[in-house]
This record gives sequence, C-alpha cells and structure tokens, in this order.
Amino acid sequence: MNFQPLLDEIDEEIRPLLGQGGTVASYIPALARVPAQQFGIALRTCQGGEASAGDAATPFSIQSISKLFTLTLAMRHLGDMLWERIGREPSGNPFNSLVQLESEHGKPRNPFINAGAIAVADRLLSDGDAKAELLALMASLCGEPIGFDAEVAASEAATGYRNYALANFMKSFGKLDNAVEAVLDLYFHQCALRMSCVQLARAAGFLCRDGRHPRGGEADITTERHTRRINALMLTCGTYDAAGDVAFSIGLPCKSGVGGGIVAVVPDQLTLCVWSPALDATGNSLLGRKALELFVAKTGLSVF
Ligand SMILES: NC(=O)CC[C@H](N)C(=O)O
Repeated sequence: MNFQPLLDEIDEEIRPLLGQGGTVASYIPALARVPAQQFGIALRTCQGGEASAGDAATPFSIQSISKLFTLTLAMRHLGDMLWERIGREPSGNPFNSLVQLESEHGKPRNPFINAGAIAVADRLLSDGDAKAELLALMASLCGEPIGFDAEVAASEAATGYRNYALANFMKSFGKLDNAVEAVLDLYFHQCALRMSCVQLARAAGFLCRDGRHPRGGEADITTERHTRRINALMLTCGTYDAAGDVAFSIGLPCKSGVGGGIVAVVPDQLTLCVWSPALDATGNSLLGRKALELFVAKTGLSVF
C-alpha cells in the first residue's frame, strides 16, 4: 500500500492546528528554543516501504524515546533477570515522579518512567561500554551514524535534580550497582540522541518484524518473545500517565519523549514516528497524539 497520500492528508489537517495549544519543554535552553510550529510524520512498513510528510527529516532530541532502545539492549543482555530490578506495571504517575519508589523499595514500576530507565542504564553499564553500544545499535538500525547532542546532554546533567534524586534514592536501596554519576551520564546522553522522524520510524522497524533487523540481512535485533513484551510495555507504559488514554484513543504501542516525538508500532505491519514539539500536561506531544488518532481513524489499523 502507498501511504504517501495519507501522510500528506494528515500533514494538511494538522498544520492549521500548529501553535494552538501545548507548551514546548522548557527545562533546558536547547529544548526551550525549538520552534513549536513544526510537525513531521514518517512511516516504514515491515517490507521496507517508506513515506513521510512535513518536517519528517528535521532532527530533534529523542529524549525518552531512547528508553525503547536501551530496554532492548538490556533485555538482550539480561533476559528475564532484568525484571528482578524493574517492574512491568503502569505507574499512573508523571514520568519523573519519586512517590512510588519509597514504598516499593527502590524498584521502579516500569522501564519507561525515568526511574526505570535509570535502572536499565545501570544494568547496561555493568556490561561494558554502554554509550558506544547504544550508538552502534542506532547506527545499525538507521543505516547511518547517529550522534548525541552535546549541549543537550550537558544541560540535562546541569539541571537534572530530579533524576539525581531518583538515582540516589535507588542507590540508597541498593538497587543500582554503578556510581550514580556514571549511570546518569549514560541516561543523560541517551536522552540527548538527535534523530528525525524518518530515522526513528526506521530504527523502530524491528518492533513490527518480530525482532528481525529493519533492513533484513543482518543479525536479529532481539527475539520475537522480547519484541512482543516491548510492544506490550509501550502500550501500557510508553506514554506515562496518559497510557490508558492513548490505548483508548489510538490503540497502538507508543513511546513518547519530551522533545515532542512519538514512535508507534502496528505489529507485523509498520512503524510510525510523529513529531511536534508542543506537549500536553502529561509530557506527550499534543499534535503527535492527534496525528496518530487521525492515522488510526483513516486506516483502521490498531492492535484492537
Ligand atoms: N519524558 C521524557 O522525555 C523525559 C526525559 C528528560 N530528559 C528527563 O529525564 O526528565
């Protein structure tokens, strides 16, 4: 199927809504200065067909979408042992919340909230040069080099008080093996990966191919079993305390980031990435969600 006319149509419907709501993340200058009036959408089928519209080639800070890729690596390294340190339940709380950690003895609810991703980063660090491994994975998935935005990484470190609090709290429960500074250095860098919608739709391609490499011919990224589990976690936890509403209104596994990107998966069919920097109160892209709702309404594609 040729999705290009559909993506053009969605772009035309979304563009008049730009600037009409939401706020760009402002906790660091590099994100605060991103112009809100941008929208991109890109799609890749599991056979490799691609379509894109709007600002789909503009690189942005992928932020929490990176949690998808570090989780994939950690599941590869640790298998089911990973779940000794990290839960699989939606948190129902904001992504950077501290409240559940105390009563739950430093075990984060899931790998997609900040605490969970910090715990994943700790596990990866114990297994070698995690930054290099992450960059190699992203380059392989995209077929071109992907880099960290040094300014974003430095600002995340300079202002990441809550993330330091989360990491120190987990360390106090004996739930991080590595030094807090080293764990957060990896976490801040993964958040600072810069990619476009086109690159993210490609990179997530293994999630609609039962874990096989998006471009085929190369080693599998992960197993079919892990892929099913990653997609399940995206559906239940990938958009934080909006996950229930996203499942209700979109019905696809999604992973968002405060840079305004959302990756979505239609298992066995395609992966999508939408981007628009203005966020709703839950830290998810307002028009990104709207665009995914339009996509599902127009195609009838959903896991339900
Ligand atoms: N939801 C997000 O994208 C959060 C990422 C952000 N860098 C943070 O750690 O708070």
